[in-house]
Order: sequence, then C-alpha cells, then structure tokens
Amino acid sequence: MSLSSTIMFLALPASVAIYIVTTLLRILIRQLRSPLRHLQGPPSTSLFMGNLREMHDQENNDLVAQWEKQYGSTFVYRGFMRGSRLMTTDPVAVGYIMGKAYDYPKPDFIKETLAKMASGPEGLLTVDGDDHRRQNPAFSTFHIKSLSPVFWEKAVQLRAIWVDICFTRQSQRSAPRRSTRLFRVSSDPSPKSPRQKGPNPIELDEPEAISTALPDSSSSSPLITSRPEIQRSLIDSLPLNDVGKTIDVLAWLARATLDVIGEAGFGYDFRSLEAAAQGSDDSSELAEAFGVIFDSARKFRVMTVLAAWFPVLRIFRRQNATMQRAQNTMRKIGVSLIEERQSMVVASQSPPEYSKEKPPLHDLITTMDVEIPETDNERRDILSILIRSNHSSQPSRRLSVNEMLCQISTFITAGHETTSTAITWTLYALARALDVQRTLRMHLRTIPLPPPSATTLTPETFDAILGNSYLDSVVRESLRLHAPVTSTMRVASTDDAIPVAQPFRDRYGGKCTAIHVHQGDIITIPIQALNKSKHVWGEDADVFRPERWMDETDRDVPFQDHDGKPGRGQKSAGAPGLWGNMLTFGNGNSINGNRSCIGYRLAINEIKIFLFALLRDIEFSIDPSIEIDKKVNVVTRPVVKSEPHRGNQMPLRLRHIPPDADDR
Ligand code: HEM
Repeated sequence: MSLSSTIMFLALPASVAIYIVTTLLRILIRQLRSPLRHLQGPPSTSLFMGNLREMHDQENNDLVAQWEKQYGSTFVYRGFMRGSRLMTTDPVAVGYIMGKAYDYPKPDFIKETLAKMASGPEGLLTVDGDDHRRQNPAFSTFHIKSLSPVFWEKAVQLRAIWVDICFTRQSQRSAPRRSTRLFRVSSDPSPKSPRQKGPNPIELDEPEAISTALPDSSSSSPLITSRPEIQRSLIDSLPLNDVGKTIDVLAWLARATLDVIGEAGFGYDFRSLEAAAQGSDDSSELAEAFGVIFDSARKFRVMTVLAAWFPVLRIFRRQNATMQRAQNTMRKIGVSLIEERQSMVVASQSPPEYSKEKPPLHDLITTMDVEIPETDNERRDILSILIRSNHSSQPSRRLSVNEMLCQISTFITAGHETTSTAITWTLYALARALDVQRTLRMHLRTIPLPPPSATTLTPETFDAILGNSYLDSVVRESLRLHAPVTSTMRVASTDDAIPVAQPFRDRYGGKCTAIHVHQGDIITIPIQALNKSKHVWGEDADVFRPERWMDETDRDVPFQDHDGKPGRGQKSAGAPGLWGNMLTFGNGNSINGNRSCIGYRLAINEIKIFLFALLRDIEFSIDPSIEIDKKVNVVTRPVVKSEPHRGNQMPLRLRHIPPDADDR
C-alpha cells in the first residue's frame, strides 16, 4: 500500500476518533466548569444513564418528593454521561426560569423530539427567540367559546358509542378484531408486545373481563351518528343496567379528542371515532399519516440523545419509506387546507388591511377570550383565524406557509393526547371517589338540556356548564393531581444567578441564596411534584378533594389566573402558573418570553363539556383490585400495573343511571 493510500486509509478513523474525543472532552469540561457540581443530590446509579432509569418511575414512587425531603428544594440529579442537571421546587426559582423563556429555552434534544413528533421545526412548540416572538401573537385571537358546539358534538358522539357498547348490545359478543395501526396508545410498541400484532387499540384481549369496545360493524347503529338530537332522545329510554360493562376509556377518548382538534384546529374531519365505532380501518388519510409519525417519534431513541452531542450523527438517520410517505401526506393535506382558507380570507377581505399591527405581547394571553367579529361565512377554526390575522398583519411579521404547516401538526401534537389523558384521569379520579362523582352529577343535572329537537346546546347552557363552580373545581383538582405533562426542561443560555425563596445548602454544607448556573446547564421543572407539594397544598396534597378549590379559608394567597379571574386553592405561595396557581399549563412572562400553553382555555372548555355529556347519567367505576400506574412518554398516560404488556389503558366500568334514579 502506498503512503498516500495508507494516509487516506487512516484518515477517516482518525478523524472520527478525534471528533469523538474532542466532543467528550468538551462535555467533560463543561460539566467540570458548571457550578451545579457543588450542589447536593442523589448518587448516580449508572455511568451512562446517571439517575435517568430510576426517574422513569418517578410519577408512581414520588421520587422527587423523596429527593426534596433528603436534599432540600434545590438539588442536582445526573443525566446522560452523569452530567449534573438542576432540579428545583423553589417557587421563586421556578417562576424566574419559566418567566424568562428566551433566556431559558427548551434543550435541543427536547426540541428535536417535539419537532420529530410531527410538530415540525417551525411550529410554536419548537421555535425560539424572535421567531417565537413573531408567531405567538397570532394565537391571541382564538374565540374559544365559538368552538363549544364542536366539543359538544364530539362528546355526544362518544357518549352514544359508549351507551351503544355498554347498554344496548349486552347480549352481543364483540366484533371480530380488526387491524389498524392508528394510535395504538401503547407505551410499549416493541415487536414482542401483543398490541404490535395489530388488534384494534380499543379492543382488549379478554372479552369476558373487559368488553371489547367495538360494536358489530355489520349493523351500524343510529347511536353512532353525530346528530345530537337523535342520540338524546334515545338516551333517556335506555334500560337500567346494574352490572354495566368495562371499556378502555383512554383509547376512545384519544379518538374523540383527535376529532375535536381536527375540527377546532383546522376544520378537518379525522373521522377517527366514527371509523372505530364501525370497526373500520378507514379513518382519514391525515389521521393515518400523523399516527405513523407520532408513533415512531414516541419511541425512545438513543440516537436522538446522542445526536444532541454529536450533531454529525443526524446525517446517518434513516428515513424509511413509510415515514416519508406519511410526511408527504401531511404536507399535501396541510397545504390544501391552508390554500383553501387563504382563498376564503382573500375573498372576504379585500383589499388586505396591512396597516393593522398585532396586539402587544403582554396582552396576548388575556385577550384569548375576546369576541372577534365574525360573519356567517367565516370559519372559526384556529387555522382560519390564524390566516385571517396573518393576512392583516405587516408582511414582515407574517407566518410563512412552512410555519403554518408546522402549526397544523403542532395543534395535533400538543392538543390531542394532552386533552384525552386529562379527561381520562378525571374519569379515573371520579371512579375512585364515587361520592365526589355523585355530587358532580347532582350539579350537572341542575343544568337543563334543550328540547330533543335542538341540534346543539344554547349559548346559555354552554355558559352554565363552563361556569359551574363544582365542575370547575373537579377539573382543577384533577389537572392538579394528574397533570398530563408532568415535567418540562430548560437550558441556561447564559451564566446566571437564579433567585430563590428558600436558601439551601450546597454539598459542603454552605448556605446558598441563589442558584448559579453556567451556559448549557440543563434544568428540570417537576410540574407534577410542584402540583402535589405539601408545602403549597397542605398535608392532604395527595388526595383528590375538589372542595379545596371552593373553600374560602384555603384561599389565603391573592392570585389571579392570567385571564384575570381569581386564582384559587393554594394554601401558601406555590410556583406561579398560568392557571389556578399550578404548573399544569406551564407559565411564562409576556416580556421575557411566554411559553405557556396557548390551548389551555380550549382544553378546559373541552374537558368540561365532555364531562357534562358523559357524567349526567353514566356512572364510571373501577374494579378496586386494579392498580393504575402512570407512564411518562411526553404525556403521562395510565397503565394497569399488572398488565404492562398491554400498554396504555384505563379500564373503567360504565353503568347507566337514569335521570330520575337515585344513583347510590
Ligand atoms: C389538558 C390539556 C393540555 C395540557 C395539560 C397542556 C400543557 C402544556 C404545557 C405544560 C405547556 C408548556 C410546555 C413547556 O413550557 O415546556 C404547553 C404548551 C403548549 N401547548 Fe398545551 N396543553 C394542553 C392542551 C393544549 C391544546 C388543546 C393546544 C392546542 C390547541 C395546546 C397547544 C400548546 C402549544 C402550541 C404550546 C407551546 C407554546 C409555546 O411554546 O409558546 N395545548 N401545553
């Protein structure tokens, strides 16, 4: 071999080795320079994974609360390669970090996972700095209340399907299994999992124990129509069934909330409920495509983590043909939705009013419920409103087509499983607390239904539902105890000293009055642990007690939700949150970066309207021997502890309670 070919032969491995060594050195030096190394915290249990493995079960074993007890409110745990990561439950520190979203953005590996999870690199969830500053105002003009009929229609459709499965088809065995790859709702999509073989996600394996959720597809019941008047008139004449049936409510709710976000987000009919109710694989093209992308991104990939440190690895990522097809489909449908809305806006608004500026940033969240003028032929979905607002803003501030496309997938990613798990956890909490469920039902029954001929509820009825204080307390309490997003992460973009409410001790016993961080340090905000903190919520912080939100004596801290309504329920000052002084929907500061949830009002209204439709005359209970665990994969979903192989599920028993029956 000649000298030059020997050099060539050695050059590649040598450069790879140099690249790896320098990157590792860079990581090591950064860790050695980080002031976080002086903080106390649990010993690392693995060289490569630090404490990450034990953290996998943190929502079930109160790990953060235990660490907090041992090391105080501010401490470090170890991440990949044993890097120190800050964890703090100090309310001032959390408020400071969350309130400076542009100085403390999401770490790259989180943004990348979210982007891959279909929200795209240019959606609101993933953009930073000026792009975020420019995009965020576009979301300020949702008129959430005008979406109530959409929530009602889907809630009633779901209710009718459940009624059909549980009360009118009892003698019938389940329909044959059908294969669909859409929304397996499984936390373990490995090939060994029984779910992987392809049964319908809402069909469980033991028909005797848990009813398969699919009705006989050969006889499509009128109950699965989405026409509310037909459903309501049938509901009241249902037979009382004392035994009831058990179904996996999570899988059904995932479909219902997908349909909602399709309609409310961009006027698209996913037909996901309808398809499942008819036992068919034939849901919409977009639902299929999103399912492919979302399922694949949800899988934990070491490659994604490694690529955060070794960016060169990104070029080796394989994009298989199915994934490519799914992305093309999403793009094709997204572009046609945008074009259709754009031409409607141009037709209704000419010439465009370029002079109108967007509202100043600090008005954004507070204006979310503002009435916007709408003509009959204007669509009210979020995309249409976004396009109208885009059209009338200065050209330099407009969203590009790519950015619009990313918002479509952002709505689906951020607004669908968050809400379905929130409703699921609420039904679960109510199933475990039947007395609370009875009280809630009593309150819901005081809200009159319109005559059977009505196609939807009146604005007054929607107002009565959304303003019902017991329902509001139940939803707040459930979202406190069962936050669908249980933690979030930030990275320090500069060296900083984070203020704290409580001084804490470093590992040498020294007193610290601020948390010093170095650029690049990673921070975890333990949303669930903060929501359950005994310092804030009292000794019964772990208990589902909606009354805590109604009790005047509990409200000793003045606080306002971002929409100006009085914040309620906190015993002492907790971390400031967007809603109800809890971090379930994150938090932000309109001046230094607001990354709080733009969909929180939509989600709350949707949850309330679903609960109203489902709980008025159906009782939800759970077999007391079933233990439910939480499993985090971006969103925190339930699993049956003894059946981890079945993936995510929430088997609840449904019993019909006629309107005039005493439901005890
Ligand atoms: C119960 C339901 C929901 C929960 C618990 C929830 C929770 C959250 C949380 C915790 C954040 C902040 C994440 C962080 O700072 O790291 C967030 C952000 C966000 N949410 Fe939600 N969300 C819900 C429903 C929705 C809905 C229905 C939509 C859309 C229509 C939505 C859209 C978004 C978007 C776009 C962001 C990113 C905002 C930004 O970074 O500027 N969410 N959500």
